[in-house]
Amino acid sequence: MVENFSEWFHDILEEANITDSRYPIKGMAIWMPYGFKIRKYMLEKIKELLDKDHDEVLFPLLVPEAELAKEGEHVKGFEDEVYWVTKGGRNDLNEKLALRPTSETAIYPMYALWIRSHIDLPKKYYQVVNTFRYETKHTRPLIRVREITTFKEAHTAHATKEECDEQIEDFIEIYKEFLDSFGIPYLISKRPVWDTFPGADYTMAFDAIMPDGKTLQIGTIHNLGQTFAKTFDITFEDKDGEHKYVYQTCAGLSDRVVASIIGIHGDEKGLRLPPMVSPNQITIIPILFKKGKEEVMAKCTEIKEALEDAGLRVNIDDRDIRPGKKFYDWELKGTPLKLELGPRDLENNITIAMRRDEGEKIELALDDTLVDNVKDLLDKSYENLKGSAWKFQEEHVKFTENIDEIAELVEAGNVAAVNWCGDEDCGKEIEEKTGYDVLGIHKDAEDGAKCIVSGKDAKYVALVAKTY
Ligand SMILES: Nc1ncnc2c1ncn2[C@@H]1O[C@H](COS(=O)(=O)NC(=O)[C@@H](N)CS)[C@@H](O)[C@H]1O
Ligand SMILES: [Mg+2]
Repeated sequence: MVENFSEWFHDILEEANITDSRYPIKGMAIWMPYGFKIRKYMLEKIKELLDKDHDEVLFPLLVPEAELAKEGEHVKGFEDEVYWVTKGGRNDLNEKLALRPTSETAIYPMYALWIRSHIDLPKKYYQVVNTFRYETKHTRPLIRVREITTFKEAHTAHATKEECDEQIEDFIEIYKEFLDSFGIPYLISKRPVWDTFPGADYTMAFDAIMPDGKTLQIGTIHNLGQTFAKTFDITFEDKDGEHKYVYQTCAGLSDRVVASIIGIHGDEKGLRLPPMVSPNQITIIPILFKKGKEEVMAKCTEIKEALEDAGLRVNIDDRDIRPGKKFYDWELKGTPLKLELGPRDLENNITIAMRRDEGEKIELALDDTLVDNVKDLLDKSYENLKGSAWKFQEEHVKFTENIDEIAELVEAGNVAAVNWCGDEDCGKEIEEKTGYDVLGIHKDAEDGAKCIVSGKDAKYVALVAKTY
């Protein structure tokens, strides 16, 4: 368990120029240049996956109170978290406007307008926007913010329940592929009824275990059934001429994905970035002396261009500072691969390569094998980060039959797995007795398994954790 992960996390955001939380509004921060690039590459990936069968749109930020208030469960779930706009200039607005906490109530009145017939279905829109939630729990940069700056929300509407349920499976596969591309491990569970998204039939959640053993909900997929369709009157004329309500899903993720990449792959020296999101995939570090400086720089530029021609992101750190400081800086910033080049390496026509994920030095020939060798080292770096992250997760999910052991396991930085009959009062009792959260149903229980609370036949294995 990493000592004081929280302090490490806050420090690294500042030192590696990810975000700056000194903005004068609690829970709001600035994306700084280096962090902004990581966020950009992360978003490129989710858009690439969604664009296969969704369309990207952009809705207004403000939601009329009347719309937000329409879905009883939903508004109850958000009424303590909504920011309101009540004035325009010096005039009081005749209707309060909400800053979207999420966009169901902005989008679905328009779905009711746009969806008329089965030929308008399935409707699959997503947007990447900022949403606002007046979080009263302890705010943390990227993890629990009041302006969720990187809120990807997808909203689908379907003619049939089957197609809607299939969409849930599609989103689960999309989120797996998305998180796999950064080597982020995940625990998938069906949230308990009492922790289901307001207005949804059920919620599937992706949780990641952070180095301190606490889990972070990094993505959620909700089966909305027909609840919002009935509230917002989203109907369509089916092939048989009948008017029916659509079935809906929505799926969200946020800045927390960046938090998980930083937290899970980082080490005591700083970031270790998977190549997919690293602003620089290779940092070339010239060792410059007065003598031969031009030749070394010329060679570095040649290498940079060859690697860029192969589609890689490369930077040369030619600052006039001592090499040790350069190595320190790029280890902090997590560039997956460093190439060192001094006058002697130039003579021997080699460069010294060093992966960030593990520090061995490898000599690479400066010839037409360089690009493939570099790509191979980047792949190995990604596989190693992914492998060790999954290994950490597997080692930190511990099964127990004894409710009193849960605290010991969780306090030691684990997620506990327990048999559960599925009854709400048993689930609630686990939370009350331990003070931790039931993440939800992770898989079916073995035959003959007994509920950890009631001793009745267990239906499921549930996960119990300390959460962010
Ligand atoms: N205060 C917050 N700060 C950072 N991320 C958050 C915050 N609140 C929620 N999230 C992230 O946003 C995701 C989606 O939020 S949600 O409430 O679960 N679901 C929705 O809002 C649905 N409308 C999905 S489109 C969550 O899974 C979580 O990863
Ligand atoms: Mg919340």
